[in-house]
Amino acid sequence: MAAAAMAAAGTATRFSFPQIQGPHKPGLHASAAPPFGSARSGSLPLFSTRRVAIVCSASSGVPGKGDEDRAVKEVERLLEEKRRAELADRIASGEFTVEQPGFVSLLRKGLLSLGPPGKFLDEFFSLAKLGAGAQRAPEIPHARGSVAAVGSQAFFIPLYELFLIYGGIFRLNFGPKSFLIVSDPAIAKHILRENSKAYSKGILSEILEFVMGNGLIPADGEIWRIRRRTIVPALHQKYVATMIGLFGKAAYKLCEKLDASASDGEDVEMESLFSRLTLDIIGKAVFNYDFDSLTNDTGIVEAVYTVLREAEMRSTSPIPTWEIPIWKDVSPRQRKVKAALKLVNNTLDGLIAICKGVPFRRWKLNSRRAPEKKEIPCESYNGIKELEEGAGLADGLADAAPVRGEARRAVAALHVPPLVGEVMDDDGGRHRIVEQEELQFHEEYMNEQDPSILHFLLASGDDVSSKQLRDDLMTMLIAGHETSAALLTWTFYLLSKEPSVMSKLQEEVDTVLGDRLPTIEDMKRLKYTSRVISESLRLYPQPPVLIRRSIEDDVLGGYPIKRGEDIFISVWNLHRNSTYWVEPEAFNPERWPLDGPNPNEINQNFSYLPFGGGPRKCVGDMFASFETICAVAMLVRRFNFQMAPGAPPVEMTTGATIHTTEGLQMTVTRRTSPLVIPNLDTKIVTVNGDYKENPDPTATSGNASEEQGEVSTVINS
Ligand code: HEM
Repeated sequence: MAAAAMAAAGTATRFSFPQIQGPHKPGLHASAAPPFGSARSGSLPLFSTRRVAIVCSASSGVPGKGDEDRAVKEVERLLEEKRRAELADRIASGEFTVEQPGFVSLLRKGLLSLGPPGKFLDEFFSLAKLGAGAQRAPEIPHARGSVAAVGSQAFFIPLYELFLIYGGIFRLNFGPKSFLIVSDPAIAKHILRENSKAYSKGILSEILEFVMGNGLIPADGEIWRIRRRTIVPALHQKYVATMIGLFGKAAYKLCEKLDASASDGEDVEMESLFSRLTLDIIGKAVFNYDFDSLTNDTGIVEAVYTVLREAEMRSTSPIPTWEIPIWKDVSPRQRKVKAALKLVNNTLDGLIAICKGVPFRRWKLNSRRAPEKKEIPCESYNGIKELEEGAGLADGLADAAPVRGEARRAVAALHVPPLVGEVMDDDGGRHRIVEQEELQFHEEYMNEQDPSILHFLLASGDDVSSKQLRDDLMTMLIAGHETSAALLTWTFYLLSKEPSVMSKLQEEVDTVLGDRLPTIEDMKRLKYTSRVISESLRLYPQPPVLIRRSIEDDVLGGYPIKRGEDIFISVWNLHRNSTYWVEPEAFNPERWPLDGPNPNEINQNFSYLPFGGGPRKCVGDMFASFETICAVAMLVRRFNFQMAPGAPPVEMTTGATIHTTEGLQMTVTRRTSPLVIPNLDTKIVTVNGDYKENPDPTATSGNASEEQGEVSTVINS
């Protein structure tokens, strides 16, 4: 989700990391296994013998320049290798290691200056430390960044380097601040799920307050609990099914745009197009507003981007200029931001007001009677009904839908989770499974003309203030926009580098989808497409780092920690850890068999966290998965994509998510000529009580009738 990365990037880059020279390419891989043992003992591993081998994962993709490209790549590879070896040596020299000035430290320094090989001394002193520390609690391995270059490099790259040296948990000091960097699945699981109550969003809330207020991402405690319970049901199965039509139509609009470029022979910058595509989708999906940014650059679109970029800037700026008195009021940039924020907020307020103007029938629940029904499970339709009867409201309710929303919350307030629309697995984890009763329940709040989340929240009797509602909408706008755009950007980058994956993908889409719009059933059939997306999220997790702060003392990886620790869980490191992944640097969707489950944090035991995990897992995971499957399928069916000749190298930088530094310039060529207009006239029908869009049977391809099943388990199986 965008915001977490934003704050992660921000906080990380406010301080600085070990200076790293040279280019930072995506697809880097350190072949050495992380030295957990030595790191945990608090000593340094044998750095001087360590050499981290780097390979670039892909060819340039520009046809006809093979030899030249290979030579350039080889030079880049050697430079990269040299750079990392230098970094490893600097870390080995103790440059980034915090040591208490004391006799042992002075003795070590003195001996080092006499010249004995560093590695023997390191071993000797680590043994000495172990002995001396036998009575003390173990100390987390400690590294610190030199206050040197942050530059434009993606901050998680140095974190990866340090992880290879220090292991699954280490401390990093930046000036007066100290952070724990976590790259171990078991520790991540503990923080996110097993003991999630002991952690808050910490600095994330501070950074995002100006734009998200008390929205779901930065919120903590009771506000978060209540808002999550209200919002999760809004992303129910029928809603996501309805959205499939929207995804297909929006993607088709992008196809039309690309078709024009293909005709003109113009290269296209795909990153900004994906950003516009996902903005248009999330605007409609969350508050039924058509930004139409793929065709227009209206004031509101510009304002949204101004606000988003400001959030990113704040998260990466070393000095919080926006807090400096007077300057914050006179700076042209800050004035522009204020004006943009005002416009966006006013627009959201207007949409809320319009939506509130819809005459929902509202019934008040006699909440004084609610305690008698304490034992009623909040997620049960029957439970709600019973409550209504108990509260004496069932009689004469021609349409009890609005009251159910209130009843649900009243009961929920008395009852412990699981959250509505989610169930706990044996292991205590949540899976979003919407049961049939739930489906009926949600259906009553659905509006064919306006299936947006805003409408659902109001229809279901959400009685929060307009400000809280606006915070939630703004949060979802940001969370659901940049993340999906970044995912599409890196997916197409990876596809352009692996023609064999692209061919297989196109084959699947041709067979399953042909020229019609995707339907909810296709989400289950487009298995390889779904694996491509999962693999892209593994290599380029959005966000690359999750942020937490301990609000209680705890023990992480055997090390006691105090409350108040700021923690970065590096998803980037987890996803590229060679202990858990074969050839972690390779873009290989085949690593997950098509007849197996879709990968998620549960079945990968927290070594894979594309949507986070535990109670704060992404609420839009299914939405985002289907959205990107639809977009990828629609695009690769109609076009071939290659890196544009002469395009700048694709390098990473961090904002809210992982961005490219100079865009993704691609040459797009038509596969079908002319562009086929898909059947836009899809209708929703009920099949076995399940909601599906009805494809034109004449346009349905060969194997479309196979595999009926529970859609909500497609992604979260
Ligand atoms: C590819 C797209 C997406 C990715 C990779 C993604 C990823 C994530 C991740 C990793 C988290 C957990 C953050 C943490 O634990 O600190 C998260 C949270 C969240 N996401 Fe997403 N997300 C995506 C799309 C969406 C969409 C489309 C929406 C809304 C429609 C959304 C709404 C949220 C919200 C509200 C949270 C906060 C949940 C909470 O704290 O209770 N996300 N997302």
